[in-house]
Amino acid sequence: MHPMLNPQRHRLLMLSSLSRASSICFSRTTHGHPRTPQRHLHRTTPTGTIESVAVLGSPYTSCMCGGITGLSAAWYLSKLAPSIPVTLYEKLDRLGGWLNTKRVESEDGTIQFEQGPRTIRPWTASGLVTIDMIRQLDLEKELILISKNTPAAKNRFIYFPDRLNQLPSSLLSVLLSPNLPVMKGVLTGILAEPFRKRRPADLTDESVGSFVSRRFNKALANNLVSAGLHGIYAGDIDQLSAKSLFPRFWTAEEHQGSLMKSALSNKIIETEDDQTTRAELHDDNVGICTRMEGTSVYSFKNGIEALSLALARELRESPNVTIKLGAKLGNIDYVKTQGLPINITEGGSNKPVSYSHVISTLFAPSLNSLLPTTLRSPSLASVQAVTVLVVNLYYRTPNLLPVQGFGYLIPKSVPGSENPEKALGVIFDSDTIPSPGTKVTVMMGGHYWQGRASYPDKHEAVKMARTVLRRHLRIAETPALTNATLQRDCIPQYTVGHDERMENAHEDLLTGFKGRLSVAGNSYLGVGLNDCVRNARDVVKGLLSGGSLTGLEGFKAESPTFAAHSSLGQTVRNTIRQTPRFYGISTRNTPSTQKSRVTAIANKGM
Ligand SMILES: C=Cc1c2[nH]c(c1C)Cc1[nH]c(c(CCC(=O)O)c1C)Cc1[nH]c(c(C)c1CCC(=O)O)Cc1[nH]c(c(C)c1C=C)C2
Repeated sequence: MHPMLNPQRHRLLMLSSLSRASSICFSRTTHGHPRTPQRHLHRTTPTGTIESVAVLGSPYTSCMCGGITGLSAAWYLSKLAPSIPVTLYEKLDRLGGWLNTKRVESEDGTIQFEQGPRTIRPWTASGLVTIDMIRQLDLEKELILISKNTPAAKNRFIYFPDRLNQLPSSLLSVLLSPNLPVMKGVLTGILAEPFRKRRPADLTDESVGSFVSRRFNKALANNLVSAGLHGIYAGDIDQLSAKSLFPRFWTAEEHQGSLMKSALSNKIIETEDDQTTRAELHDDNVGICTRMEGTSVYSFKNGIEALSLALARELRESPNVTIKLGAKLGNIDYVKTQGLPINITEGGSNKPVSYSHVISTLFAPSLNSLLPTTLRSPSLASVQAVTVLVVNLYYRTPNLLPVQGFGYLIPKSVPGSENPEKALGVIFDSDTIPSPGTKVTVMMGGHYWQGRASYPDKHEAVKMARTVLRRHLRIAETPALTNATLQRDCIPQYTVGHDERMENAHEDLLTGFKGRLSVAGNSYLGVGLNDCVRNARDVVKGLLSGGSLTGLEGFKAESPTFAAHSSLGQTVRNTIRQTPRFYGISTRNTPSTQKSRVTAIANKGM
C-alpha cells in the first residue's frame, strides 16, 4: 500500500520526520456515525430540504486560499448533488482568489511568479483530499513533483541573529547542533520540559509565546517558534492561540503533564477521521499516489493557478452551476415566512434572490457585515487577518544564493536594525522548481503591519526586498524581473480565544439562520490550501447528509456523539483541525478535547 494512503506507514514516516515542517490534519472522529451512502439524502432531510445553494466565493478581503474554498464547495456540490442548482458568487472578475500565477516574458523565456501559495504538501489526510480532486480534474499530467531528496525539501533556514542557521532535520541533529545561535537554549528547554508544572486548571487558552516559554523557554519561543509562525501565519507568537494552533500539545500538558513525553510515547499520528478519509479515498488514488511516492511538495507546470482554473472550467461545464463574476453582495437575510428562507441581495438591486442554503467562504468579518444587524455575530466580526507584501524577483544569473534550500524565516527576536523592512521570510523558488536564473520571493509585513494605514507602493516594495536580500544574502545584482503584490488581510489569525469565539459564532449562526448558512474557509479551521479544500468537502458532505449545518459544530464544547479514545486512553470528545507542525514541535496526532471540523459523512469516491 502506498505510504500516502497507508496510515500505518504514514505514521512511521511522520514519526521519522519529527522536526520537519509539515501540516497534519486533525479532524473529528467518526465514532458512532454509520457510514451509509448519503448521496440522495438531500431530498429527504428532516432539517431542511436542499433546493438551491448559494456559494459565496472569492473573499471580500484578499485571502491566501479564500477563492479555492468557494470553488471547491461549488465543485463538490456539482459532483455530489448534480440536481441541486448552485450559484457561485465571486466578487472579482476572475475565479480562484489568490491562487494566482503571473507569467512574465523575459530574455530567458516565460518566467512564472506565484503571488500567493506556490506548492502543496501531499502526505496528510487533507493532502490526499486535494490529490483526489486533482485526479478527478484530470490534472495529473500537469503535476511537477519535488522529491524529498532535494535540498529544497531538506534544507530550511532561520536568519538569526545576523546569519543563516540551517535547521536540524531530525531530533538527533538537534543534539548535534547546540552551537547554532538559533539552537541556543533549545536542548536545555527540551530536557527541562517534562519537569515543568502543569498549567493552572482555569487557564482556558494562552498565546503560543506564553505556552512555549512556560513549557520550554523564551529563547526557543522567540527564536525558533516565532519564525515558524511567520512562515505559516505571518503571525505574532504573542497573539496566536496555543490551544488552536497546537491542540495536541495543549491537551498533552493537561493529560500527560508533558509535551515531550506525549510526543515520544504517542504512536498514533492521525485521528480516526483522517484514517477514514484515507480509506474512503484509497482505491481511486492508488495510481496517482504511487506516482507521487517520495514527493515532498508539488505544483503544476503552469503554476498553482492550474488547480483553480481546472475547477472553474468544470464548473462552467456543469449544468446545475451558475457563476456570477464581479458580484457585489448587498446583504444576506433569513426570512421566516414560506418559501426559501435565505435572501441574498446584490448591490444596486433591491430584489433579493432566495436560496434554501448558503455556504459562505468569505472572510468571517466580511460575511458578518452582510448580515442584518440583529443577526450579526460579534465573534465572526472579531476574526483578524494580516496583510503580506509579496515581492517576486528574478535574476538572470543562476545559483546566486549562498545556500540551497526551501528558504529562510526571520524570527521576531531579530533586532529591528537587522530587519527594518519587517521581512518575515524569503523563499528560494528556483531551488524548488528550477528556472534558468535565480528566482526568490520576499514576504514582508504580516503582524508587524497590523493597524497600519498605508503600505509601500510597488517601487518601494521592490527596493525593500532588494535591501533584505543584500543584507541577508549579499545579493547585489539588479533583478531582471520583479513583481510586487500587496495581499491585504490575506491570512486570518487564530488569536487567543479563537476556539471559544468560534463556538459563540456557531451559536449565533444557528440561532439566526437555523443551519441554513454554513461557513467554510481559512477564517476558521486552517489557513492552508489543503485545509480549505478539505473544509469545503466536509461542509458540502455534512450539508448533504444533514440538511443544516453552521460548519462550526466542532467548536462546541461538548460533542458527546464524537467520543472516542486516544492512544493515551483519554476520552476524546471530537476531532481537531488541520494543525501545523514544525521544527521539532510536532502537533501530529492530537486526540484531544479540541474542537472538530465538520462531520464528513463518507461518500466513497469523493
Ligand atoms: C515568510 C512567510 C511565509 C511563507 N509561507 C507563508 C508565509 C506567510 C504562508 C504559508 N506557508 C505554509 C502555509 C500553510 C499550509 C500550506 O498551504 O502549505 C501558509 C499559509 C506552509 C509552511 N511554510 C513553512 C512551514 C513550517 C509551513 C507549515 C508546514 C509545511 O508546509 O511544512 C515554512 C516557511 N514558509 C515560508 C518560508 C520561507 C518557510 C521556511 C523556510 C514562506
